[in-house]
Amino acid sequence: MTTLAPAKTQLPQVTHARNPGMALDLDWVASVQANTSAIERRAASLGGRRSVKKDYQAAWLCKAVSLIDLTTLSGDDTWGRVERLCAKARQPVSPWVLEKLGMTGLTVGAVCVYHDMVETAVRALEGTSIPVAAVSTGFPAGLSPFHLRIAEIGESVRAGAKEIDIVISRRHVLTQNWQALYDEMREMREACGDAHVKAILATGELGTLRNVARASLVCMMAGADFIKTSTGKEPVNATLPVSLVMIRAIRDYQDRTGIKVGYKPAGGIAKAKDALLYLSLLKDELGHPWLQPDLFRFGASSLLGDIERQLEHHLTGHYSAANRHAMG
Ligand SMILES: O=C[C@H](O)COP(=O)(O)O
Repeated sequence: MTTLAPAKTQLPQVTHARNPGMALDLDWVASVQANTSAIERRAASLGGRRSVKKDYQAAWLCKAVSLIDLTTLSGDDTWGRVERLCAKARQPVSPWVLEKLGMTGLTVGAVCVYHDMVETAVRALEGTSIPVAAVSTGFPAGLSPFHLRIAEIGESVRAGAKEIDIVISRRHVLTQNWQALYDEMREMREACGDAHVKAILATGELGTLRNVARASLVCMMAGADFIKTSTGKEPVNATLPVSLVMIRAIRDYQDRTGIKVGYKPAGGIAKAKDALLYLSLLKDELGHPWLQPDLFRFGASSLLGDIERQLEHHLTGHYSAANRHAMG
Protein backbone atom coordinates (compact mmCIF):
# COMPACT_ATOMS: atom_id res chain seq x y z
CA MET A 1 0.00 0.00 0.00
CA THR A 2 1.30 3.48 -0.85
CA THR A 3 1.58 6.09 1.88
CA LEU A 4 -0.29 9.37 1.81
CA ALA A 5 1.70 12.45 0.81
CA PRO A 6 1.25 15.76 2.70
CA ALA A 7 -2.36 16.93 2.78
CA LYS A 8 -3.14 20.35 1.30
CA THR A 9 -3.81 22.94 3.99
CA GLN A 10 -6.43 24.71 1.86
CA LEU A 11 -9.65 22.76 2.29
CA PRO A 12 -12.25 22.62 -0.48
CA GLN A 13 -15.94 23.44 -0.05
CA VAL A 14 -18.46 20.65 -0.51
CA THR A 15 -19.74 20.60 -4.08
CA HIS A 16 -22.39 18.20 -5.21
CA ALA A 17 -21.62 16.39 -8.46
CA ARG A 18 -24.62 14.42 -9.68
CA ASN A 19 -24.93 10.90 -11.00
CA PRO A 20 -27.56 10.89 -13.77
CA GLY A 21 -27.69 7.07 -13.65
CA MET A 22 -28.44 4.83 -16.61
CA ALA A 23 -30.85 2.10 -17.70
CA LEU A 24 -30.69 -1.11 -15.65
CA ASP A 25 -28.18 -3.41 -17.37
CA LEU A 26 -29.01 -6.90 -16.06
CA ASP A 27 -26.22 -8.58 -18.05
CA TRP A 28 -23.66 -6.35 -16.34
CA VAL A 29 -25.21 -7.09 -12.94
CA ALA A 30 -25.16 -10.86 -13.61
CA SER A 31 -21.50 -10.71 -14.64
CA VAL A 32 -20.37 -9.14 -11.33
CA GLN A 33 -18.18 -11.45 -9.26
CA ALA A 34 -16.51 -11.06 -5.86
CA ASN A 35 -13.61 -13.34 -4.97
CA THR A 36 -14.17 -13.44 -1.20
CA SER A 37 -10.87 -15.02 -0.18
CA ALA A 38 -8.79 -12.66 -2.37
CA ILE A 39 -10.71 -9.66 -1.00
CA GLU A 40 -10.26 -10.82 2.58
CA ARG A 41 -6.53 -11.39 2.02
CA ARG A 42 -6.10 -7.92 0.55
CA ALA A 43 -8.11 -6.34 3.41
CA ALA A 44 -6.06 -8.21 6.01
CA SER A 45 -2.83 -6.95 4.43
CA LEU A 46 -3.92 -3.34 4.94
CA GLY A 47 -4.36 -3.43 8.70
CA GLY A 48 -0.80 -3.90 9.88
CA ARG A 49 0.87 -1.09 7.95
CA ARG A 50 1.41 2.57 8.71
CA SER A 51 -0.60 4.43 6.08
CA VAL A 52 0.68 7.97 6.71
CA LYS A 53 4.20 9.14 7.57
CA LYS A 54 4.39 10.61 11.06
CA ASP A 55 5.22 14.11 9.79
CA TYR A 56 2.09 14.22 7.65
CA GLN A 57 -0.29 12.73 10.19
CA ALA A 58 -1.74 15.90 11.73
CA ALA A 59 -2.60 17.37 8.33
CA TRP A 60 -4.22 14.11 7.25
CA LEU A 61 -6.22 13.92 10.45
CA CYS A 62 -7.57 17.40 9.70
CA LYS A 63 -8.37 16.22 6.20
CA ALA A 64 -10.28 13.31 7.74
CA VAL A 65 -12.25 15.80 9.87
CA SER A 66 -13.33 17.63 6.71
CA LEU A 67 -14.73 14.33 5.42
CA ILE A 68 -16.87 13.43 8.42
CA ASP A 69 -20.65 13.37 8.32
CA LEU A 70 -20.89 14.23 12.00
CA THR A 71 -23.77 12.11 13.15
CA THR A 72 -26.28 11.70 15.91
CA LEU A 73 -28.92 9.06 15.26
CA SER A 74 -30.29 8.09 18.63
CA GLY A 75 -33.80 7.57 19.90
CA ASP A 76 -33.06 10.03 22.71
CA ASP A 77 -31.74 12.85 20.48
CA THR A 78 -32.84 16.28 21.69
CA TRP A 79 -32.73 19.69 20.02
CA GLY A 80 -30.04 20.69 22.49
CA ARG A 81 -27.86 17.73 21.53
CA VAL A 82 -28.22 18.57 17.84
CA GLU A 83 -27.34 22.23 18.50
CA ARG A 84 -24.21 21.16 20.36
CA LEU A 85 -23.29 18.81 17.51
CA CYS A 86 -23.69 21.66 15.02
CA ALA A 87 -21.47 23.92 17.14
CA LYS A 88 -18.86 21.16 16.99
CA ALA A 89 -19.35 20.84 13.22
CA ARG A 90 -18.56 24.55 12.81
CA GLN A 91 -15.41 24.32 14.90
CA PRO A 92 -14.36 20.67 15.06
CA VAL A 93 -10.82 21.22 16.38
CA SER A 94 -9.32 23.93 18.59
CA PRO A 95 -8.10 27.11 16.91
CA TRP A 96 -4.56 26.50 18.24
CA VAL A 97 -4.38 23.22 16.31
CA LEU A 98 -5.32 25.00 13.07
CA GLU A 99 -2.88 27.80 13.80
CA LYS A 100 -0.06 25.31 14.35
CA LEU A 101 -0.87 23.63 11.05
CA GLY A 102 -1.40 26.89 9.14
CA MET A 103 -5.00 25.95 8.35
CA THR A 104 -8.17 28.03 8.33
CA GLY A 105 -11.86 27.34 7.99
CA LEU A 106 -11.85 23.65 8.89
CA THR A 107 -15.37 22.25 9.30
CA VAL A 108 -16.80 18.75 9.03
CA GLY A 109 -18.30 17.57 5.72
CA ALA A 110 -21.92 17.53 6.90
CA VAL A 111 -24.15 16.99 9.92
CA CYS A 112 -26.31 13.86 9.74
CA VAL A 113 -29.54 13.59 11.74
CA TYR A 114 -33.01 12.04 11.76
CA HIS A 115 -35.70 13.91 9.82
CA ASP A 116 -37.19 15.38 13.01
CA MET A 117 -33.95 17.23 13.74
CA VAL A 118 -33.33 18.68 10.26
CA GLU A 119 -34.83 22.12 10.90
CA THR A 120 -32.90 22.51 14.15
CA ALA A 121 -29.64 21.56 12.43
CA VAL A 122 -30.28 23.87 9.46
CA ARG A 123 -30.89 26.78 11.85
CA ALA A 124 -27.82 25.96 13.92
CA LEU A 125 -25.62 25.86 10.80
CA GLU A 126 -26.90 29.10 9.28
CA GLY A 127 -24.13 31.20 7.80
CA THR A 128 -21.94 28.16 7.09
CA SER A 129 -21.72 25.99 3.99
CA ILE A 130 -22.08 22.79 6.05
CA PRO A 131 -24.93 20.77 4.56
CA VAL A 132 -27.47 18.88 6.65
CA ALA A 133 -27.95 15.21 5.74
CA ALA A 134 -31.19 13.50 6.77
CA VAL A 135 -31.65 9.78 7.19
CA SER A 136 -35.09 9.36 5.65
CA THR A 137 -37.13 6.41 4.28
CA GLY A 138 -37.94 4.71 7.57
CA PHE A 139 -34.33 4.54 8.75
CA PRO A 140 -32.82 2.17 9.81
CA ALA A 141 -34.94 -0.82 8.68
CA GLY A 142 -36.60 0.92 5.71
CA LEU A 143 -39.73 -1.15 6.14
CA SER A 144 -42.40 1.55 6.41
CA PRO A 145 -44.94 1.76 3.54
CA PHE A 146 -43.20 2.85 0.35
CA HIS A 147 -45.37 5.95 -0.16
CA LEU A 148 -44.48 7.09 3.36
CA ARG A 149 -40.77 6.60 2.67
CA ILE A 150 -41.10 8.75 -0.45
CA ALA A 151 -43.12 11.35 1.49
CA GLU A 152 -40.46 11.43 4.21
CA ILE A 153 -37.80 12.30 1.62
CA GLY A 154 -39.95 15.24 0.43
CA GLU A 155 -40.45 16.44 4.03
CA SER A 156 -36.71 16.30 4.73
CA VAL A 157 -35.91 18.25 1.55
CA ARG A 158 -38.53 20.88 2.42
CA ALA A 159 -37.05 21.14 5.93
CA GLY A 160 -33.71 22.09 4.35
CA ALA A 161 -31.74 18.83 4.04
CA LYS A 162 -29.30 19.08 1.14
CA GLU A 163 -28.37 15.41 1.38
CA ILE A 164 -30.67 12.44 1.89
CA ASP A 165 -29.39 9.08 3.15
CA ILE A 166 -31.93 6.50 2.03
CA VAL A 167 -31.98 2.84 3.07
CA ILE A 168 -32.58 0.18 0.45
CA SER A 169 -34.92 -2.80 0.88
CA ARG A 170 -32.50 -5.60 1.75
CA ARG A 171 -35.08 -8.19 0.61
CA HIS A 172 -34.70 -7.05 -3.02
CA VAL A 173 -31.01 -7.97 -2.83
CA LEU A 174 -31.57 -11.20 -0.90
CA THR A 175 -34.13 -12.33 -3.51
CA GLN A 176 -31.96 -11.02 -6.40
CA ASN A 177 -34.81 -8.79 -7.56
CA TRP A 178 -32.59 -6.21 -9.25
CA GLN A 179 -35.46 -4.60 -11.14
CA ALA A 180 -37.29 -3.89 -7.86
CA LEU A 181 -34.13 -2.47 -6.27
CA TYR A 182 -33.49 -0.29 -9.33
CA ASP A 183 -37.09 1.01 -9.44
CA GLU A 184 -37.09 1.75 -5.70
CA MET A 185 -33.79 3.61 -5.89
CA ARG A 186 -34.86 5.51 -9.00
CA GLU A 187 -38.07 6.71 -7.35
CA MET A 188 -36.20 7.76 -4.22
CA ARG A 189 -33.65 9.57 -6.37
CA GLU A 190 -36.45 11.51 -8.05
CA ALA A 191 -38.10 12.38 -4.72
CA CYS A 192 -34.79 13.94 -3.59
CA GLY A 193 -35.01 16.59 -6.33
CA ASP A 194 -31.87 18.69 -6.11
CA ALA A 195 -30.71 17.06 -2.87
CA HIS A 196 -27.75 14.71 -3.05
CA VAL A 197 -28.70 11.05 -2.43
CA LYS A 198 -26.69 8.43 -0.58
CA ALA A 199 -27.87 4.82 -0.82
CA ILE A 200 -27.35 2.85 2.39
CA LEU A 201 -26.91 -0.81 1.50
CA ALA A 202 -26.83 -2.19 5.07
CA THR A 203 -24.09 -4.54 3.89
CA GLY A 204 -24.09 -6.53 7.15
CA GLU A 205 -27.53 -7.82 6.12
CA LEU A 206 -26.81 -8.64 2.46
CA GLY A 207 -25.37 -12.12 2.96
CA THR A 208 -22.45 -12.18 0.52
CA LEU A 209 -19.82 -9.85 -0.92
CA ARG A 210 -21.17 -10.62 -4.37
CA ASN A 211 -24.56 -9.30 -3.27
CA VAL A 212 -22.81 -6.17 -1.95
CA ALA A 213 -21.08 -5.67 -5.33
CA ARG A 214 -24.28 -6.20 -7.31
CA ALA A 215 -26.41 -3.99 -5.06
CA SER A 216 -23.75 -1.24 -5.30
CA LEU A 217 -23.89 -1.39 -9.08
CA VAL A 218 -27.70 -1.37 -9.30
CA CYS A 219 -27.96 1.64 -6.96
CA MET A 220 -25.40 3.53 -9.05
CA MET A 221 -27.27 2.66 -12.26
CA ALA A 222 -30.42 4.07 -10.64
CA GLY A 223 -28.70 7.37 -9.85
CA ALA A 224 -27.25 7.13 -6.32
CA ASP A 225 -24.72 9.96 -5.87
CA PHE A 226 -23.04 8.02 -3.05
CA ILE A 227 -23.13 4.44 -1.90
CA LYS A 228 -22.91 3.95 1.87
CA THR A 229 -22.18 0.77 3.77
CA SER A 230 -24.42 0.80 6.80
CA THR A 231 -26.92 2.52 9.02
CA GLY A 232 -24.66 2.00 12.04
CA LYS A 233 -27.47 -0.14 13.53
CA GLU A 234 -26.70 -3.50 11.89
CA PRO A 235 -24.73 -6.09 13.90
CA VAL A 236 -21.85 -5.67 11.38
CA ASN A 237 -21.27 -2.23 9.88
CA ALA A 238 -18.37 -0.81 7.79
CA THR A 239 -15.52 -3.28 7.23
CA LEU A 240 -12.45 -3.21 5.00
CA PRO A 241 -13.53 -6.18 2.81
CA VAL A 242 -16.92 -4.59 2.16
CA SER A 243 -15.20 -1.27 1.46
CA LEU A 244 -12.91 -2.88 -1.10
CA VAL A 245 -15.89 -4.40 -2.89
CA MET A 246 -17.87 -1.15 -2.94
CA ILE A 247 -14.88 0.97 -3.94
CA ARG A 248 -14.10 -1.40 -6.81
CA ALA A 249 -17.75 -1.27 -7.92
CA ILE A 250 -17.42 2.53 -7.99
CA ARG A 251 -14.25 2.17 -10.06
CA ASP A 252 -15.93 -0.20 -12.55
CA TYR A 253 -18.91 2.13 -12.83
CA GLN A 254 -16.62 5.05 -13.58
CA ASP A 255 -14.60 3.01 -16.10
CA ARG A 256 -17.75 2.18 -18.07
CA THR A 257 -19.76 5.39 -17.70
CA GLY A 258 -17.24 8.11 -16.87
CA ILE A 259 -19.36 9.03 -13.81
CA LYS A 260 -17.79 9.42 -10.38
CA VAL A 261 -19.92 8.13 -7.49
CA GLY A 262 -19.04 8.85 -3.87
CA TYR A 263 -18.33 6.39 -1.06
CA LYS A 264 -19.39 6.57 2.60
CA PRO A 265 -18.29 3.91 5.06
CA ALA A 266 -20.41 4.26 8.21
CA GLY A 267 -20.88 2.58 11.53
CA GLY A 268 -18.20 1.66 14.04
CA ILE A 269 -15.43 3.88 12.61
CA ALA A 270 -14.25 5.50 15.82
CA LYS A 271 -10.42 5.52 15.71
CA ALA A 272 -8.17 8.05 13.99
CA LYS A 273 -5.86 5.29 12.76
CA ASP A 274 -8.79 3.54 11.06
CA ALA A 275 -9.78 6.78 9.37
CA LEU A 276 -6.25 7.09 7.93
CA LEU A 277 -6.43 3.49 6.76
CA TYR A 278 -9.65 4.19 4.88
CA LEU A 279 -8.13 7.28 3.24
CA SER A 280 -5.10 5.32 2.19
CA LEU A 281 -7.25 2.52 0.77
CA LEU A 282 -9.30 5.07 -1.14
CA LYS A 283 -6.22 6.70 -2.61
CA ASP A 284 -4.81 3.31 -3.66
CA GLU A 285 -8.00 2.11 -5.31
CA LEU A 286 -9.61 5.30 -6.67
CA GLY A 287 -6.94 8.00 -6.55
CA HIS A 288 -6.84 11.59 -5.31
CA PRO A 289 -10.13 12.83 -6.82
CA TRP A 290 -12.00 10.77 -4.21
CA LEU A 291 -10.22 12.36 -1.25
CA GLN A 292 -12.69 15.25 -1.21
CA PRO A 293 -16.00 15.76 0.61
CA ASP A 294 -18.02 15.61 -2.59
CA LEU A 295 -16.83 12.02 -3.17
CA PHE A 296 -16.01 10.64 0.26
CA ARG A 297 -17.48 10.83 3.77
CA PHE A 298 -17.09 8.96 7.01
CA GLY A 299 -20.48 8.37 8.69
CA ALA A 300 -19.39 8.59 12.30
CA SER A 301 -20.62 9.74 15.69
CA SER A 302 -17.45 9.35 17.76
CA LEU A 303 -14.53 9.47 15.30
CA LEU A 304 -14.02 13.21 15.78
CA GLY A 305 -13.31 12.78 19.50
CA ASP A 306 -10.46 10.34 18.84
CA ILE A 307 -9.04 12.52 16.06
CA GLU A 308 -8.97 15.47 18.47
CA ARG A 309 -7.10 13.37 21.04
CA GLN A 310 -4.58 12.19 18.45
CA LEU A 311 -4.04 15.72 17.13
CA GLU A 312 -3.36 16.97 20.62
CA HIS A 313 -0.95 14.12 21.24
CA HIS A 314 0.76 14.66 17.92
CA LEU A 315 1.21 18.40 18.38
CA THR A 316 2.13 18.46 22.08
CA GLY A 317 3.65 15.02 22.61
CA HIS A 318 1.22 14.18 25.39
CA TYR A 319 -2.48 13.74 26.20
CA SER A 320 -4.14 16.28 28.51
CA ALA A 321 -5.76 15.07 31.73
CA ALA A 322 -9.19 15.53 30.15
CA ASN A 323 -8.26 13.38 27.18
CA ARG A 324 -6.66 10.69 29.33
CA HIS A 325 -9.94 10.58 31.22
CA ALA A 326 -11.96 10.35 27.99
CA MET A 327 -9.83 7.41 26.85
CA GLY A 328 -10.58 5.51 30.07
O1 LIG B 1 -24.33 6.90 9.43
C1 LIG B 1 -23.70 6.94 10.45
C2 LIG B 1 -23.69 5.91 11.49
O2 LIG B 1 -24.95 5.69 12.02
C3 LIG B 1 -22.73 6.27 12.58
O3 LIG B 1 -22.37 5.13 13.27
P1 LIG B 1 -21.45 5.20 14.60
O4 LIG B 1 -22.34 5.80 15.66
O5 LIG B 1 -21.08 3.78 14.88
O6 LIG B 1 -20.27 6.08 14.33
